[in-house]
Amino acid sequence: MSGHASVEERVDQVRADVAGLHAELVRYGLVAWTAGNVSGRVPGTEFFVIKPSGVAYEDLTAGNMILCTLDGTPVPGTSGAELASSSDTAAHAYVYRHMPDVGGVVHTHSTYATAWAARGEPVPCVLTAMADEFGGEIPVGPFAVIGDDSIGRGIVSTLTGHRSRAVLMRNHGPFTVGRDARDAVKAAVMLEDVARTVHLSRQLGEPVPLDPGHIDALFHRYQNVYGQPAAAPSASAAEAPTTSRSA
Ligand SMILES: O=C(CO)[C@@H](O)[C@@H](O)COP(=O)(O)O
Repeated sequence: MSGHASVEERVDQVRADVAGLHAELVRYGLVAWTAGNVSGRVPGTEFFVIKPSGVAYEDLTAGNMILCTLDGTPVPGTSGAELASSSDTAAHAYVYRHMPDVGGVVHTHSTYATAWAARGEPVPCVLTAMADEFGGEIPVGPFAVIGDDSIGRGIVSTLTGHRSRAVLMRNHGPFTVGRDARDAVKAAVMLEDVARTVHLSRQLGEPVPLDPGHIDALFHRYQNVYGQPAAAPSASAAEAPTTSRSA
């Protein structure tokens, strides 16, 4: 999104992104019925966008996404404000207030990650894919009852200073964060993948932990080298080749 976009344009873009990303939760098998939610911070503003509570994913649109202030209050008179916002609005809002670098938050009850959460056991870092994406184990956050700042407080206290973008809230399920909503959805997808693999590995024996030095090297490579170079800010697809990188 151009740095010169108006607030209204930024809001509209995040509404469209967040609405569309809920389909990715379904596509990757991370949710049953409506048991998951995505939100995105509107860059350069005190707002974020989150889905309405309990609405079928196929019925989600940019127009029924809910624009909220960072205390989790829907902005009166804006599109979707007449709907009840996600059950986890307070948790997402708390994360945005206390983790300024976070631009997106996702919550699911994806099967294998939630099975680890039910045991209150961190997923050990035994795969290069975990080192790449999470820089180590997937930590467990405290049990917290939904509806106030408790879950958000548990997410922030667990992830602050931690390389992981995913936390397993005990007896509940995963929350993930990212630089934007798409990055947070990616973390949720990759979390479920590694949670399943490590679970299966443990059925056959004891997985072998990775060396911390190797974890650091893998995380640095993946976060800074992996993928295609990002398009130069002024370049268009038809113009000069790209120069910098993005994940
Ligand atoms: O986990 C819970 C409820 O315990 C919620 O996050 C989940 O059901 C999704 O609720 P919303 O549809 O976002 O209100």
